[in-house]
Order: sequence, then structure tokens, then C-alpha cells
Amino acid sequence: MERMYVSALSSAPMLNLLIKNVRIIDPSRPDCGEDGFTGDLLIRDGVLVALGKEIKGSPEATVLDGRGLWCLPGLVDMHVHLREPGEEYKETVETGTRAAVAGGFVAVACMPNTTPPNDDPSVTAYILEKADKSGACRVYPVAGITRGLLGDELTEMGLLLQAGAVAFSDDGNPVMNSRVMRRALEYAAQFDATVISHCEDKNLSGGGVINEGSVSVRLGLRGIPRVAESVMVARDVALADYTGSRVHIAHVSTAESVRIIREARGRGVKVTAETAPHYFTLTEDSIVASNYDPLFKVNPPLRTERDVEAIKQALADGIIDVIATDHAPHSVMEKDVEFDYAAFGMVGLEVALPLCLNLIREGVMSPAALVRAMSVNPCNILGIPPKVLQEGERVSLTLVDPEAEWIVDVNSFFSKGKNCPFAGWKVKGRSELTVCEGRVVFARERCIGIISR
Ligand SMILES: NC(=O)N[C@@H](CC(=O)O)C(=O)O
Ligand SMILES: [Zn+2]
Ligand SMILES: [Zn+2]
Repeated sequence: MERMYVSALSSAPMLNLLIKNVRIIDPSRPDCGEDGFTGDLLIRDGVLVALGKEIKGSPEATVLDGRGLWCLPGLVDMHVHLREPGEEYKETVETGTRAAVAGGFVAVACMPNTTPPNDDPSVTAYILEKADKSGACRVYPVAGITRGLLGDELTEMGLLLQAGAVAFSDDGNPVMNSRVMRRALEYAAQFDATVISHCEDKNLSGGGVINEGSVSVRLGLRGIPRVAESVMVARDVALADYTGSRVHIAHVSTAESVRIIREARGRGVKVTAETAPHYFTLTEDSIVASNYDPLFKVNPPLRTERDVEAIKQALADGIIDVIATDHAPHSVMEKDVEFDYAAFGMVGLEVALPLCLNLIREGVMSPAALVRAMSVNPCNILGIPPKVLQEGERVSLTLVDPEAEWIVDVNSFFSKGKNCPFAGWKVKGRSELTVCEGRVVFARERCIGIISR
């Protein structure tokens, strides 16, 4: 098996490297265009000292031939489940962040549906402490909107932000009560914090396990109607409009949700949105083809070809701002059971990049647009430092080989979660080197040689 290097951020070596003739794709640079440009990067002690053409390093500088590679600002995944505290058998901060850096991410925002949930500053602090000690990348905790994520009483948002939370969500659960959601949007706005909404009307989705439609009928499985999502998207858009606050819609899966968001954006409502790779790669028919494999069970459920097309169009137009994985690790115990009883969720960190690169290959997005969706926009929405290739700064970057072909093997995942519906797929593209704030946190075989202390 291939040798790989992965390290905790705190003990990772500083990068010293001259990368020659690499395709640089950073839309924050005026010279980038939609396809990037070819150039060199000189990094000394983790700091990007020069970026341009024909850069000369010192004679002792390690040189990497970047031909055929892409240099992206470090990718940011604003929606993952790290399961710590409480469900460490599914994932930990350590294993989840290792999966992240292997996937090319330098930062993740982790959702609060842990045990106990992150609805209290002590839990936020606990997660950050774990991240400091053993995290391979930056971790930004998302705290609960309501206590216990139960949808009734707002959390102490100010204190949670002080403890290091960056946004609020009850993800896993919707905020069913519209009055509570209104107050949450108003309260969070006072701190200029983003509320991330898991849009699901529980009364409509109740008991469903897959998209409601011909497939659910054929299989005799209880359906989750698409309107269970869009009715809540419409509500949240209306509340954001009424209160003047911002709202971010998590894991958009339907054409109707896209239409509502598009219309709202046209009117200047402050709504942003994300989707996940499985929603533009798979449909409910994938479930049939898999012979009802619970690995394909996810919330919201996989939809139809029409929805996939609408989501791709929205990504092309920038109406969906972000691609996040919704990395949701579960153990075999929760997944290797009958479809009805299996847990919702699939892992995504280690397979997202090649699936997203497919969007470029299909002409849906330009390389620059993909970087906006996977780095620039999530940073803006969360209000965290942008990952830009800026001279004079500690560099966060992902060096991608877009042509590398590999077969998804869950046993080689750093994630504890092996619940991946793409297992066995032949995919193209991966991160060869991931650098977080100047430090080498991940290197594949061909890049291991550049690590120096
Ligand atoms: N997406 C999922 O299917 N599952 C998520 C919850 C969530 O993101 O709503 C999980 O925590 O397992
Ligand atoms: Zn959710
Ligand atoms: Zn989630």
C-alpha cells in the first residue's frame, strides 16, 4: 500500500519548498481568471515568500516539479460531524481531522449533535482542546441554536462565541418552532454570527427513510417528501427576510429548495446555501442499483435526476455558494442493518475532492468557481480567516493531482467511518500535499521527501 504521512497540526513540520510550474488557482488573486495561471511558489518556514514566474530559491531549497499539479488555497469543509464528545467509536477529532487533511481540507466546522451536544461553552472548549492536542487541521465548532438541540430554548450564544464557536445550528434536527427560529436569527445577528439551518419539517418527513416517489413506492419504504425540505427553506427565507438577518441553508437536496433560494437572493434576502457531493453525484436510483444498501441512506435523502440537474445549475450560477461534505461517520453497528433501521449519513471527507473535480470535467464549474465553493465562500460565511495564497503569510494550501486515478478503499480511510457509498468507485484527483498554516499535515508518497524539520 502507498505510504502516507499525516501529522497533528501542533507538531507538524514547517514547509520549506520551491514549487515550480504549478497551476495556481486562487480567485482572490487578480491574475487568477477562471482557470488559474502557471507559476512558482517559494515557501520558507511555512511562509509564502514569493509567488510568480521563474522564481529562484536558495541553492539548498527543495524543489518540487509542479507540472500537472494544481495549487489551491487550503480547502474548508463547513459541515462535518466529528462525533466527539460521546461517540468516539464513530469518529474523534483526531481521526476526523486526519481524514480531512487527507482529503485536502485545512479546516472543518463541526456540528453540535454530539453527546452531550455542543450547547454549552464547556463542550466547545473541550472540542477545541482536543483539536489543539491532536487535530491535524483547524477545527471550528458550530454550537447549538437551542439547548439540547431540542428546539425550545436558545443557547447562550454570546458565551459560546467567546468559547470559540463560530456559528449556530441544531443540525441533525430542524428548529421546528418558527418563533424560536425567528428569535435565533435575531439574536445571532447581534453577534454577526451565522445560523445554519437543517431544513426538515418533521411532521412531513416523520418516519421516512428515502425520497418519496416511485422508488419508495416500489421498494415499499416510507418516503420523505421533497416538500419536507422546501417548506422549511421557504420559512427560513421568509424569516431572514422579515428579520433582516442572515441564514445559511445546510445540505440542499431538491430543485424546489434551489428555486426558493434563487428567488430570495434575487430580492436581496441574506440567504446562503450549501450542498454535498452525494446530492450532485447520486440519485434514489443508486439505492435500487445497490440493492437497498443502507450506505446510501442519508438525510436529506438522495433525490432524482431533475434535482441533480437543478443543484448543478445552482452551483454553476453561484446560487448554491458552498460544497460541504456533511461527513457523517457511523459504525458498522448502525449501518449494517436493515434499511429501515440504519442510521442516516455517509462519510465524505476522503472522497469529496474527486467528486467535486467531476464538476469541472463536466463543465459545470470553473476551477476558480470550485475554489470559491470549497474555500472562499465557507470562510466568508463563517467569518473565519480566508485561506489565500498571500505573500508574507503562513500558507495554507492543497496541492492536487487532478489526473491521479485511484479506487476508493474504505479500509485505507483515516476516518473511523467506513460508511461510504462510493467504496470501490474508480475516481480521479486527490490531494498530494496538504499544508495548514505553514505546516505539512499531510503528504502522499511522492511528497514525503519534501518534509524537513
Ligand atoms: N446527514 C445525515 O444523514 N446525518 C447527520 C445529521 C445531519 O446532517 O442532519 C448525522 O449526524 O449523522
Ligand atoms: Zn442536517
Ligand atoms: Zn450534518
